[in-house]
Amino acid sequence: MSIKLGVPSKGRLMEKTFDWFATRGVVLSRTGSDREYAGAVEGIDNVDLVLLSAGEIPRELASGRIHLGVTGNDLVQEKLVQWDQKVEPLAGLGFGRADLIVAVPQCWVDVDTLDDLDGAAAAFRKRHGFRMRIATKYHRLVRDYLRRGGVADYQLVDSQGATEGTVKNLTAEAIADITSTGETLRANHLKILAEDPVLRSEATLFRSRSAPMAGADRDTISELRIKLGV
Ligand SMILES: Nc1ncnc2c1ncn2[C@@H]1O[C@H](COP(=O)(O)OP(=O)(O)OP(=O)(O)O)[C@@H](O)[C@H]1O
Ligand SMILES: O=P(O)(O)OC[C@H]1O[C@H](OP(=O)(O)OP(=O)(O)O)[C@H](O)[C@@H]1O
Repeated sequence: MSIKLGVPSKGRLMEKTFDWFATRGVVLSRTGSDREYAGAVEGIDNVDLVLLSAGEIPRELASGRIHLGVTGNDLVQEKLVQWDQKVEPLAGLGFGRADLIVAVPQCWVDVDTLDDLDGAAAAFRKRHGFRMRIATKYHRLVRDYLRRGGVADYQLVDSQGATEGTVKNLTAEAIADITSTGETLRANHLKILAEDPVLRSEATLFRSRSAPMAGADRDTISELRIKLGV
């Protein structure tokens, strides 16, 4: 038997994940051609590498198809209901840091807080006859955050990418998205509300609470955790 370790298959998270493991003596690599999603693990026996989209890793952990997985905690908390019953965070990896924030047009000079947003949303509905649209792909996290913040008169519209562009394109009045440098927000004339972000995210190593394990697999996970120091 072997345990399955899921890591992002491309982009910023993949390279940094490989570096993080290599520093701790576990060498992960992609094998085959550039386009083939196959991988290898050196430095420990009985661990299989599974290359997956960062967005799919939460579901694979929850279903127990992988034992360990690296992805952003934003994706885990958005995609898994009662996430902490399904996965256990073992360690923040110190990269892939980003804040999930709510932003409005810079020209909305009277809107700086969630309270202001609630007022603006009510006025918007009165004036336009429909609810203010907030574009996001983080539906669950944003809905909870706005409810706790007392914002009522809005609707979420789905945006799976280029979310900051929805305001300019007139498909939304405000957005909720991940930001790290803030450049995309500034380039699109948006400003972040004053409160704490919806969530602060970083790449995190998670353990599935449901992946089936024989005794030897438990030993492999213990050995790996000792090597990684988590
Ligand atoms: N500047 C950033 N923009 C977007 N995501 C970021 C940024 N910084 C860190 N992240 C994190 O990276 C993760 C998303 O990674 P990535 O964009 O590779 O995933 P994805 O778009 O779901 O990938 P895929 O298209 O393969 O599903 C999230 O956890 C997110 O918080
Ligand atoms: O604060 P910044 O450093 O400017 O980064 C934030 C941007 O990066 C991400 O987009 P990504 O590149 O993943 O594209 P997408 O959202 O269109 O998928 C995110 O959705 C923001 O648009």
